[in-house]
Amino acid sequence: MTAPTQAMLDARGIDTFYGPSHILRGVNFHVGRGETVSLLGRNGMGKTTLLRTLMGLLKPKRGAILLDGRDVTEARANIKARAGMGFVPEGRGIFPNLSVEENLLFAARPGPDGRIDWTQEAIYQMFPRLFERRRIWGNQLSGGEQQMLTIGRVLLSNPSILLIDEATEGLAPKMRDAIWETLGIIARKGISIVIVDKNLDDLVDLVDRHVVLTKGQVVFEGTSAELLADQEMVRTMLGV
Ligand SMILES: Nc1ncnc2c1ncn2[C@@H]1O[C@H](COP(=O)(O)OP(=O)(O)OP(=O)(O)O)[C@@H](O)[C@H]1O
Repeated sequence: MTAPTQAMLDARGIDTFYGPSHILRGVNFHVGRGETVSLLGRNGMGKTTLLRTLMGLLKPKRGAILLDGRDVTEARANIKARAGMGFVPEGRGIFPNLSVEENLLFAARPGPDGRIDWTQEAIYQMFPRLFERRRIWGNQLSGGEQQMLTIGRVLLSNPSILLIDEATEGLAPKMRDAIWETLGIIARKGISIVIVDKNLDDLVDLVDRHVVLTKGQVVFEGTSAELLADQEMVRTMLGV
């Protein structure tokens, strides 16, 4: 499938290895401007590896990655972050000995074109819990609060595209709902999003398109209706 010319992110023919282990095999993956895409697949199929490759934390052995039309294949994560990519990794990466507010403001800056979509006030408005806890140390937060903080911190770098790994894993149901609501707000602002998560019901309601990986290869791409119409694929490729 050819990518739209206006793709925010366009990765072609990506092969990524861990040492001798060949993980991603010729992956083509694109995200349009303002498009929300889920990345699905059973455990160990390469979802995190693809996010880390897109972000520049892993170097692909073959292939090309274009961000807003610019070739960033060789660029490291800090360069890609400045060019508009925001990454919320599994495990989150909160600084334990900084306050919530210090954690939040750590990477705050205008977007690549000087755009400011998000301010500290906007983040506190979206997550009143973070405002209440702004003087607390990072290591005193619950898992849900940590995820809010990580998302808030990344948004303050005003990204054009947000990659989020295991968006709601391990969170209490109320916190999960808050995260899904937040992702909806971000999507409605026109920011492109790639989400890895296991909650198919929530993803189906949120995203424009799903991409399924099996053994490091894309085996399905389609809308929620197309995904749900293929129950055999959902069962075998997703295990749900
Ligand atoms: N640091 C590493 N060194 C070697 N192999 C790795 C490393 N990290 C992951 N792998 C292997 O790469 C493959 C893809 O892993 P990856 O984490 O991308 O999968 P995933 O689809 O995100 O699954 P999960 O939901 O379990 O995180 C797996 O076989 C995994 O064992």
